[in-house]
Amino acid sequence: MSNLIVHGGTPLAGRIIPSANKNAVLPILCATLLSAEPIRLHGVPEITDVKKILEVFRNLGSRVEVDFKTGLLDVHHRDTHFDASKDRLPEEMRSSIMLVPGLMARFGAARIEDDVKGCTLGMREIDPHVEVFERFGAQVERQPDGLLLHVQAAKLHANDHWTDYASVTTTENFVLCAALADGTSTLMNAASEPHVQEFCLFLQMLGAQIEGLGTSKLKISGVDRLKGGEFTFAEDFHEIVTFLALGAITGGDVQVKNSTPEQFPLIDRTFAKFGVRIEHKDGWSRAITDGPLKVKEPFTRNILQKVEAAPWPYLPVDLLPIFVALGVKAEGSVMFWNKVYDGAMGWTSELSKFGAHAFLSDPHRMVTFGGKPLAPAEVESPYIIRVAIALLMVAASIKGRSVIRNATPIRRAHPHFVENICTLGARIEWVEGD
Ligand SMILES: CC(=O)N[C@H]1[C@@H](OP(=O)(O)OP(=O)(O)OC[C@H]2O[C@@H](n3ccc(=O)[nH]c3=O)[C@H](O)[C@@H]2O)O[C@H](CO)[C@@H](O)[C@@H]1O
Ligand SMILES: C=C(OP(=O)(O)O)C(=O)O
Repeated sequence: MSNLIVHGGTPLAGRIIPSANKNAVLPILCATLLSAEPIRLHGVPEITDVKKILEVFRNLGSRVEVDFKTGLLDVHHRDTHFDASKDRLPEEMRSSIMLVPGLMARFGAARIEDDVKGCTLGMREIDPHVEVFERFGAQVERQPDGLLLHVQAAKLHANDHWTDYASVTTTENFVLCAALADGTSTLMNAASEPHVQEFCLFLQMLGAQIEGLGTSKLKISGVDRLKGGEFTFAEDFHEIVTFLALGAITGGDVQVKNSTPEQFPLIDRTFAKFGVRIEHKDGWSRAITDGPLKVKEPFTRNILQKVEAAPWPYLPVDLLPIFVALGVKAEGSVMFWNKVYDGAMGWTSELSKFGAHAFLSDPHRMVTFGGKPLAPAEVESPYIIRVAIALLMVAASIKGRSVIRNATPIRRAHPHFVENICTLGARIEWVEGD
């Protein structure tokens, strides 16, 4: 377990170039399995989830050459082999479930390990995925440590499907299966997050026929084979928001490179609820504060200011903890509503160790009563990437030494995160703990 020691209270200032979005990089890595041609990726981040997937590829006999200094990855699944009776896929990361379509299309068989849950945000179902695989023709067999999937002659059958809800990885799995299926498939209630769109753009570059990017209806016409090619990852909106929020919570002046400000109107309005103005200019975004943070009062009398997170184009749920951190700092009350996960808000007890007042109303809602005096503390992060970051943000805003125990999940998504914050003037370090 790795802990973070944070010497807080310094206003952070400077410029940051964000990395690629883990939730685009991982499905794209999984998608490479659909092609037997060489693929070159630019901007690959040095994060633990990427390393785990690359290790799987090497174990399966694929050629993998990566240089994390330059972010260049060459991958070639030409001599790849897979034996579902002995090869295991990585656990504790959600995205390993997206290796299934590539394995089924190439080898007629795949596995889903029992623990593909990822961050402990509440119930993370595999049923919508299994339903998709079955619709494409997979036979699913329960085994003691996971599920075994088989398809006849490694051929997936096109179909139309309408999911219960807009699930990111289920949408990606549907597209992966449909890309090489024998006909045209449509998905209704498709997820449309920026990372889902980026993933579809990558597949289009390989020759997949996909219509409806960015909408809730995707139409995919299967092709016989996908080619190779070259792709450069876009900037991660999670990182952009995180660094801007770090600037705001410490009363500093942070600018982050941002090539897609058109994705930000709702994010900007959410910052404004805490008294933070985001300026987008010349390819850079900047968080501007005017004195201590203050919650904007709604015009409607007797209601709380609120931040609602749900599938895109709502505010993404993974950003909610970042705004919760602003909520405990800004004077005033805010209700945070996580409409996706039923167990993502249970860390109010850790916030209270800083002296913050945050109240868990029910499994989906938390209210912060911000602006209370905060003091340094030793807190423990749950296994949730963005909560570890939110706790770090609060600690960075308080003068004195805090400890974030079990901050390791940050390494799943954000390369050189601590080094990057230190370039902005922070005094933070990793230490190995028990
Ligand atoms: C690798 C990856 O890309 N992970 C992301 C992906 O996970 P993932 O694709 O696992 O998330 P889903 O979109 O499937 O949603 C997760 C869970 O939320 C519940 N649910 C979701 C939507 C909904 O309308 N109703 C509902 O009940 C379900 O229990 C579901 O299992 O999307 C999540 C939601 O943006 C993000 O938090 C994760 O970072
Ligand atoms: C929850 C996250 O990831 P995963 O779904 O991979 O656990 C995340 O990226 O915040």
